[in-house]
Amino acid sequence: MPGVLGRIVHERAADYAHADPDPGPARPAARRFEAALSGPALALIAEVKRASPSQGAIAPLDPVDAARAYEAGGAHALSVLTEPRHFDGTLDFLHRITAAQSLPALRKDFVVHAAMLREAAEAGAAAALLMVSVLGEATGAYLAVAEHLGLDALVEVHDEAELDIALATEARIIGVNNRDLKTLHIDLDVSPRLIARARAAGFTGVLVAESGYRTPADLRTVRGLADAVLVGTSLAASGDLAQAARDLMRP
Ligand SMILES: O=P(O)(O)OC[C@@H](O)[C@@H](O)c1c[nH]c2ccccc12
Repeated sequence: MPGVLGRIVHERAADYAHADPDPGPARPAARRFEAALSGPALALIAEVKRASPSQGAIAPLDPVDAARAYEAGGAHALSVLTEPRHFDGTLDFLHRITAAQSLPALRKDFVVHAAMLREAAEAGAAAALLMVSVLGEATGAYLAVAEHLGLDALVEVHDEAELDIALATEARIIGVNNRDLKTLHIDLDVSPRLIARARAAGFTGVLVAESGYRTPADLRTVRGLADAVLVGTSLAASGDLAQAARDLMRP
């Protein structure tokens, strides 16, 4: 696997190489993350993101303060980066955020091991990210583990081939990443194109447009098409997270 993505996946696989693959006890599906995105309006998933491979340091956010600010700004759900080397995240942020406020939270990481899903459930997450670019045909098996743990899964794709893999699984929430994680290049035309393709293929679940959104004008191409947008950098770097969330989502 080439580029930045390949490197991170390699590191995460090494981190969890000796972890216990037992997912632990079954939990009932609460579907809180899915429900939060299923309203009539375009929903906001606001991301607690302190750094990234493309930006370097973004802002030294206190995770709980950031989560509360996003909630005050009208976010419907949270995404919490837990990858330590490139995104300055930690699983502890997820624990602290879910203990401190009530929005459903997604574990945003490069899931390569069932233990990462068990950890997400134990940290109070409502959902976890599953990337088809990382898991390929194993995506369905990871979805089954998430389902066992009562977690919603955001199944992420970036091109037609990945979308077709996602559509062949039991995925109920599909996210389209505008960012190519191999090159870090952003193209805001990717989400409308693949979301339209998913709908044309008969997908009736939740569709999320991800990455690169900075202004209300940027959202025009996905309004009326996507159920939700996932936004990190532009909010996290704004200095006033609540106001930035309100300003971005103003119709
Ligand atoms: O910061 P942005 O451009 O608003 O993007 C947020 C989110 O979509 C991005 O962080 C992301 C999408 N998919 C990922 C997979 C792994 C790490 C990060 C991501």
